[in-house]
Parts: sequence; C-alpha cells; structure tokens
Amino acid sequence: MAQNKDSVAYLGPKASYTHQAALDRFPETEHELVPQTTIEDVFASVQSGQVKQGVVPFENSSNGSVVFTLDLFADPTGKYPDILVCGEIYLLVHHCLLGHAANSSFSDKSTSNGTATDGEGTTSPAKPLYDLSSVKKLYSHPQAWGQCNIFLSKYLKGIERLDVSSTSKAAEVVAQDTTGASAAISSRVAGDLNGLEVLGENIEDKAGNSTRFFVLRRKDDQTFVAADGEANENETRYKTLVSFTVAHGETGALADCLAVFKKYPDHFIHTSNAKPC
Ligand SMILES: O=C(O)C(=O)Cc1ccccc1
Repeated sequence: MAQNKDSVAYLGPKASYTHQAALDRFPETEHELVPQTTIEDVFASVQSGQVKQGVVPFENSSNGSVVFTLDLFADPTGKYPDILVCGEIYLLVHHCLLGHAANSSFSDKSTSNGTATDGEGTTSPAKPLYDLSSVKKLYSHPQAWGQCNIFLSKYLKGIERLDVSSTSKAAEVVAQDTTGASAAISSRVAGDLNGLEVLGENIEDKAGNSTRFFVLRRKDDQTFVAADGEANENETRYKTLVSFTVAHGETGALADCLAVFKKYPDHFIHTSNAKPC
C-alpha cells in the first residue's frame, strides 16, 4: 500500500461508475483507490480497517435504491456494527452499449428506427450506432437494466440478460468474447479501458439520470472524530442515515418509529426507504 496516502475502497473494477464517483471526491494524488469485487467487500474492508473509507452506490434518480447496499445497512447478522456514512457523492450517469461491432455501422444514424418511447412521455433519443443482430447476451449490474428500459425494449427485446457485480465487470466480461455475441451496459470510460466499441450511447431513459453514492468510514476513526467535534462547534448542519428494523406483524410499528420526528421539527426526513428483510 502506498505510503502517506489514505486508502479508499470502491466497487470495482476500474472504470465503474463507483470508481468515477470515488475519483471525484478522492483524487489519486492524495488517495490510494482500492477496487473491490462486491459492495459487501467494500463494507468488509472498511469494517476491518483495511481501508480508511469506502464508496458504494446507494440510489438512482430513475429506479430507486440499490437493494444490495440497503441490505448491508440493515445488517441483520451484525457484521458491520462500526460502519458510518460520512459523505455523499452525486454522479450523472450516461450509459453506453459496449461490444465488438459487426462490420456495418449505420453511416446515417437517422436511418435507424426513430425515437424510442415508453408511452409515458419519457423519450430516449438513443439509437444503435451499429447493427445489433449478432448480440445474443447482455451483461450489466442489475441496477442498470431499469435505467435503459426504452432502448432495451426497442432494440434488444428478449435478449438474455446476465447480472454481474458491476458495470465495469460487465465490460471486462464482454471484452473476452470476441465473437460479437455479447454486449455490456457500462460507461464510455470502461469501453475505452477494455478496447470495446460504443454500439449505442446515452441509452438511459432519462436525461438527468444520476446516482447517489455514500462514503463509509469506521465510527471510531479518531481522525474524523476530532473533525466532527470542530464541525459541531461551528453548528454545521448534518444529514444522518438512520437504519433500523421493526417487529414484523405489528401494525403501525414503522409509523410509531417515524412519529418521533414530530417532536423535533428542526429535524426532517430527506428520504426514507422501507424494505422487507
Ligand atoms: O458502479 C457501477 O458501475 C455499478 O455497477 C453500480 C451502478 C450501476 C448503475 C448505475 C450506477 C452505479
């Protein structure tokens, strides 16, 4: 591990959206960014103290929470008792369809089949840049499918979808299959890194598609505890993540918990997520 640089784990490999979010907040001149295979690996490396901080995807403007991350915060088996959220990062997400292009590109891009629409007023102007008839398998992180519904249902309807641990992992997998039968939903950066062509760009349903990432650390990390004290003296306003479980089958149990906010009108709920365990 490089000396004098704080280490930051992220959902990798390189060129994932999480990597891009981590680079925005933690430039490599001052931080060592450490890729992890899964979101749980990021939690585990922060919990064990192997890294100082971690970055994980939390929710998306188009299709809501990242359930893997929510489940880890719920922590039903008590594996991550010392994890705290200490920051957030927002990233605009533009998805590409990446693969090995068939010979024919659509030279006049307006010749492909017109603007795709989902019938609910959301339009996706993206059209394929190449003939996609050889694509038989699609790879991506499960969170990405729901952000590209319009393009997928119009141009790749019924094509098998395979979930992998991140969008950049999807690009790595597709790079191994040179037959042209596989394609990934991932970023342009991941395409460049893995030598893949962009078969479609900006294929997300909504123009402002953005993802919110959380920065994790251990709650007993003294470097931060000191800084927290200073911030308190300056009356810094905080956003706090509160994660709890309620007894199943007790009617109104969740409502009773939330009622506490009535007593503290200067504390308000920014977002809430509820999920069966
Ligand atoms: O960071 C990634 O690349 C991921 O796979 C998680 C994700 C998926 C879709 C949008 C943002 C983050």
